[in-house]
Amino acid sequence: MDNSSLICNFAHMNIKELQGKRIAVLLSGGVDSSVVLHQLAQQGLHPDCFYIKIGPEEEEEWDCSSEEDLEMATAVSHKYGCKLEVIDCHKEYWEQVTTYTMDKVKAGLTPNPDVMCNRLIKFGAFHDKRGKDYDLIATGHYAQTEIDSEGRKWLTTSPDPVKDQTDFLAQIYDWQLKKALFPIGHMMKEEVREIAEREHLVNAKRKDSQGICFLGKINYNDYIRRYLGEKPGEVVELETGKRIGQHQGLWFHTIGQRHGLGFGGGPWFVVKKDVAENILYVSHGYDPKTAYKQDFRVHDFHHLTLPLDPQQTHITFKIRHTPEYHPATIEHEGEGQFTVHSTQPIHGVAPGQFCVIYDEQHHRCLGSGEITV
Ligand SMILES: Nc1ncnc2c1ncn2[C@@H]1O[C@H](COP(=O)(O)OP(=O)(O)OP(=O)(O)O)[C@@H](O)[C@H]1O
Repeated sequence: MDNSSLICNFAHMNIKELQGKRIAVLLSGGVDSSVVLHQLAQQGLHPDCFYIKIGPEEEEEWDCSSEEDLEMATAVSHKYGCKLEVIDCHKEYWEQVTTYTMDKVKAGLTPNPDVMCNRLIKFGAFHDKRGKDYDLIATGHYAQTEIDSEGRKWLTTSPDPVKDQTDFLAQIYDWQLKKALFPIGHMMKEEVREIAEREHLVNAKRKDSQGICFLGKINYNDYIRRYLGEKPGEVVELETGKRIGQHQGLWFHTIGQRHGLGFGGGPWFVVKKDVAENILYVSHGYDPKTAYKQDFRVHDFHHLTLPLDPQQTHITFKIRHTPEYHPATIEHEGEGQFTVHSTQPIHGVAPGQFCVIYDEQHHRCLGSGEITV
């Protein structure tokens, strides 16, 4: 493949069009965004790079993993002769992403901070501070875009089902999608690593980041405990009403959870939360029926490019960051509301989770809405 077809692949623009654009690269210090910069530099482009800084806590020192990330990002930007600027989005993160997370958790729902981080921080707060001065914002997300015959831009899935991140991008606004560029979105993770090794990028062998976006090292339960503390209540077996133990707060448990319940006579699955009574309902057995759902409701649907077509009843969907796209039909119920009828029973459907909707071939990502059950 020659270089110009490569660029067409990821940008749906020819190289000349891309050269005329002001491009900002979000450089995290990880291997994916470093290869993004390499890909652009290969085309003779010199984009400006930005490292987004978010500390773990309001008053604490910045942690050393972030320092290492910044060192890596600095080294990679120097290698390609590009400027790197550090953008502080600390306040916006804690005010917006944390507020969203804690509000949902308090209401007994299952939030997804990684999803909101793309809308509110990477394509949000960063955009307000610096991104607005650029035509395109390039990231190392495993996702692609395509332009239809009417000139509309769609978010499309990565060929790497394990790495696909369209689910994390399914709450971004249309104007954010228009500015997004995913230069490695057409690649498999192995190809990205091979390029990093071949080019001797300093982070070629670094492990992938894990955990909550930007707060990878912070334990999710500690994060919640810090804001909401503990609120002990009873754990009850759903089928029998028998009390089997105590929980320290409904917010430490997610529907579908099997591990870490710590009660004897297991396995136990979390199947329901009663927020008003502060009761955690569990079911007993290796794979209880109560841990599965086939029909559930979604509201507040956020579309990416066009509103859902009421004629479109056959779709595929994801409710968590896994490689499977589940086939289903949807029953439209009004503005942004519908019921999903999954072909197969789905484990751990929880209110508050995003249900990400794709076309039948799981090629285009159509948007996402919140599960209400
Ligand atoms: N601290 C940061 N500063 C700037 N951009 C970031 C930062 N963290 C993430 N990004 C951007 O968001 C993209 C997706 O981030 P995420 O953490 O989900 O992915 P990743 O696959 O681990 O990426 P990478 O290998 O580039 O760290 C990154 O590739 C990068 O473009």
